[in-house]
Amino acid sequence: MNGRIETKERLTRRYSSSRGDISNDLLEELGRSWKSIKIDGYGSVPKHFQHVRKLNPIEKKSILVSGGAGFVGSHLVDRLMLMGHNVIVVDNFLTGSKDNILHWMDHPNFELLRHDIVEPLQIEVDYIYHLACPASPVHYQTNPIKTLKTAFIGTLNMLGLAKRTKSRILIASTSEVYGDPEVHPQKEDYNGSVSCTGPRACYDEGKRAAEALAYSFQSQNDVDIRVARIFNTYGPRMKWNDGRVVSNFILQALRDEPMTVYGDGSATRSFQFVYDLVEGLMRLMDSNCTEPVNIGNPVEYSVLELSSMVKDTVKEFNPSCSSVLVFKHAIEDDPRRRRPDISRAKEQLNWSPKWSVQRGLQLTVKYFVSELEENS
Ligand SMILES: O=C(O)[C@H]1O[C@H](OP(=O)(O)OP(=O)(O)OC[C@H]2O[C@@H](n3ccc(=O)[nH]c3=O)[C@H](O)[C@@H]2O)[C@H](O)[C@@H](O)[C@@H]1O
Repeated sequence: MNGRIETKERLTRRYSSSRGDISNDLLEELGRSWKSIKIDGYGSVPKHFQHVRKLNPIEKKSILVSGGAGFVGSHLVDRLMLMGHNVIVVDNFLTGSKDNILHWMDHPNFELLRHDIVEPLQIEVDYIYHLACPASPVHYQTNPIKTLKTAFIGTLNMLGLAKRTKSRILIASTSEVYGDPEVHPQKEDYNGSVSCTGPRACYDEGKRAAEALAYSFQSQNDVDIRVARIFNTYGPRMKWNDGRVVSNFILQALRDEPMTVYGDGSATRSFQFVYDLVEGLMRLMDSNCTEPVNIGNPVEYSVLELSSMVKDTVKEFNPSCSSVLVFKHAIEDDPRRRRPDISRAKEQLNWSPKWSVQRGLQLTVKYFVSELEENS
């Protein structure tokens, strides 16, 4: 075979082998370095970028991250940038924020498009991470029709782009496709127990439709898809008004306000640190696994247990923290328990979470402490 002709398989191998190991220290340093930048409005940009790898033109890929200015997307962008790829962020800033990607602005490998994926997009790319969609129940229920449009039409547009450009696309699905599960823990072959009329339907059914679209593009048009079912994720860059339990508890404890528990606090979740998720997403993209894969931390805690872990961690920063619990009405359709079976991710991606909740909480609390200091 002519040595200069690259098959898709070889190109994929080259992409995989270029991932390498990027240490957590480096990622933390990245977080700190942009924090130390004094931003004059949005007019000024970092003078010095974090060092990125130099890849040759065959190794260097154009990678689109929809929702790349969001909480999860921006951490993924950091990893892809450090690896030396060209990264194109597409975001409508509904829940994403420029702050999350400010440290890459004007870097020659980085491009930001303010664009709503509900509208078609014509660009050339090699890989697509499709993450764009509000994920916090507070956000996705604020405008449920928009959430459904993003989940369905947005995914349709991204799959159409993947079809035209013959790029591999990873769809960010969710543990919410299992609804309020009757099977525990949840394996990928469980079809779920989802309400199509309740307040969470816009997100749950939207994501189920997104998965159905992906598999239809695979069977009808041979599109190269990957599907990640993401379980509860937390970490630095969660928004103050995110509304999810980890950020709510941390902010409430740091401000010595009561921590709001919906219901009796016995609902369970499995909390994964965002660095683990990003590693899982990248491994899935690199893999040959086209079935849906759960990406989550299988260690399960009740909301009450989480509240005391958060309080203990906040006390490391503020020993006088005396935040108490306040019990509020249970949320309609709130899943009572959730825990991923991650056998498939272990077998197919050789992936399992590395961050304990205690360690992840320390880093997240540290982030919110610095946010509070900067904004006080
Ligand atoms: O964090 C995530 O990644 C997931 O968050 C949400 O799912 P949910 O599990 O409902 O997330 P939270 O809003 O953080 O709620 C978790 C539990 O804590 C409770 N909660 C939440 C907030 C609060 O202040 N107090 C409180 O007790 C909720 O009632 C629920 O039982 C989204 O729907 C998922 O798509 C997303 O993947």
